[in-house]
Amino acid sequence: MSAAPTGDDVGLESSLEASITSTCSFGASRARIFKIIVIGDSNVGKTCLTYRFCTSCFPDRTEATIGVDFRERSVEIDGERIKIQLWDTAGQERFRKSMVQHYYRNVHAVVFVYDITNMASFQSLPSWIEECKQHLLSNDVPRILVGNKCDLRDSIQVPTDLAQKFADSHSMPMFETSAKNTTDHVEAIFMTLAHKLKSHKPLILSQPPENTVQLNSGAKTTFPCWC
Ligand SMILES: Nc1nc2c(ncn2[C@@H]2O[C@H](COP(=O)(O)OP(=O)(O)OP(=O)(O)O)[C@@H](O)[C@H]2O)c(=O)[nH]1
Ligand SMILES: [Mg+2]
Repeated sequence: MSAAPTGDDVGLESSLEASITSTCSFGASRARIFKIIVIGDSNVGKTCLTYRFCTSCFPDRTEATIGVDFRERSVEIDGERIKIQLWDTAGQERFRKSMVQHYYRNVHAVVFVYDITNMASFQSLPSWIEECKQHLLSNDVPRILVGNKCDLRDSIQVPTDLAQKFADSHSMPMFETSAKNTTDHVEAIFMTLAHKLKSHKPLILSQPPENTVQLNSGAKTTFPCWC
C-alpha cells in the first residue's frame, strides 16, 4: 500500500477550492467541511498520520509528498455529519513553493507535526509557526502540536516536558502519538480537534457544490468535548 499521490486521495485544485465552502452534499443531507492542514518537516510522518486517520492503516511505504495530498473522512459528531478534510502538505521546501498559498486559504485548523526522534524537526517548529503568521492565519484558528513516532521509545530526542513547555508557550494542546502503533490514538487527536471546531463554528447553510464526492464511508465516533 502506498501513500504516494493517487487519483483517489489527491483532489484537483479546482475541486478542492470548490469544496472548501461550508457544506457539501452527503447523501440526502449536507455535511459541514472542516479543512485541517498538517504541516511540519519532511519525514516526520504527516502522510502516515493522515493516512492512519482516514483509512485506519499504516502505509507500507511512503514517498515525499509533492505539493499536497488530500484525504478526507466523514464522521458523525453529536448527530451531525462532518467531513474532516486533511491537507497533507509537503515538508520539503522545493515541493511546497507552488502550493503554499492554497494551504492557508479558508483553513479551519492547523496540526503542527514533529518527530520525537528528531530534534531538528522540533527546532523547526518556530519557522512553521512563522509561516502561518506570514499567511495571516487568524489567532482564532485552532492549532495543535503532535509529536509523532512515539513507538520508537529507544530513540527519543525530544523530551515530553520540553515539547509541553513549547506548546504551552504557544497556547496549543500537545499530543504524542504514533501513526504506526494502533494503540496510540491518532483518531482521538483528530476527533478532538473536530469536536473543538464543531463547538466553535456556527452552522452556515449554503448550497452544496454539485459535484462533491464522498471518498470514505462515515464512521460514528463519540469523544468528550475539549474546550
Ligand atoms: N516508526 C515509525 N515510523 C513512522 C511513523 N510515522 C511515519 N513513519 C515513517 O517515517 C517516514 C516518513 O513518513 P511520511 O509520512 O512519509 O513523512 P512526511 O512528513 O509525510 O514527509 P514529507 O511528505 O516529505 O513531508 C516513513 O518511512 C514512515 O514509514 C511512526 O509513527 N512510527
Ligand atoms: Mg508526506
